[in-house]
Amino acid sequence: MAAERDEPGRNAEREPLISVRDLVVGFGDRLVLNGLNLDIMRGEILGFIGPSGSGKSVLTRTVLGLTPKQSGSITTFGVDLDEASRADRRAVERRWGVLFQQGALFSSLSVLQNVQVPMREYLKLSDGLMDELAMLKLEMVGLKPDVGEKSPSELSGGMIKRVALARALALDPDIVFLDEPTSGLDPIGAQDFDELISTLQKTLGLTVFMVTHDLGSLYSVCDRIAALGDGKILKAGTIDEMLESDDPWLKSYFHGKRAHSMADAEARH
Ligand SMILES: Nc1ncnc2c1ncn2[C@@H]1O[C@H](COP(=O)(O)OP(=O)(O)OP(=O)(O)O)[C@@H](O)[C@H]1O
Repeated sequence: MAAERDEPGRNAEREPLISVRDLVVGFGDRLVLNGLNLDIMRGEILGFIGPSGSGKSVLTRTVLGLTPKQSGSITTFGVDLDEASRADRRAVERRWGVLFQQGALFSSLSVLQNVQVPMREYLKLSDGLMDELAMLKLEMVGLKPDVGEKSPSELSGGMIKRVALARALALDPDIVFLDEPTSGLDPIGAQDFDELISTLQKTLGLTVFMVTHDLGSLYSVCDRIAALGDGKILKAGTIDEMLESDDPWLKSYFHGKRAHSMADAEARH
């Protein structure tokens, strides 16, 4: 449905692309998510934070249908995947792209072939057309054409993240899920990657759900931040709203030593 791909920002305030309601997910008798509610709005970059082990990856994987839930509902592009036919589920899957924390490129494939993996799974295109499309995706993430022929082992950490992002963009998704995209990058590499995400969001009208520990990303690119704690959303809002919170974890997260140096750096810009 072409009409669904709006200009960047349009309706960003009002229309949830994904709605999570009363979500409960656990392993054995341990509940990780316990009554979680969250909306991801069209066109926003939503940063998702929380203590280590609080369930950020579990939420992402549950939304993607990779981890089963015990109860609650998840509506993705208006579709409840629990009730969707196989064809409808695949149609929804084609509209999201995922960059997992470990980057996870296939070492036996060239960069170009890695970017083509989702195309081969979901599209029926000639090899020539797929080559052209994959080159276009590499260009979109700021990589030169000659990178296409390289093997992942020849790339720097920052380039691997970019290739993984190009693969996440392979099917022209409406939303990308990024699990700690700047982890392992040096501060300049992380800043460059943040700028790339911001540019792509603006030019493509992408919605971005980004699990992150990176305060720089939260300050510089996220429209909104949601914080996870005790299996629920502790608080969601703009960076300014998060900074005002009285919650002890949020206070130490945003007002601790590390946060102060980040805020000072932002103020100097
Ligand atoms: N498949 C699984 N089986 C059992 N327990 C699991 C499984 N997946 C996750 N968990 C547990 O769920 C909890 C939340 O894990 P999760 O990886 O979502 O945390 P996180 O917030 O993403 O942490 P981090 O910031 O360290 O990446 C952890 O205690 C983890 O051990």
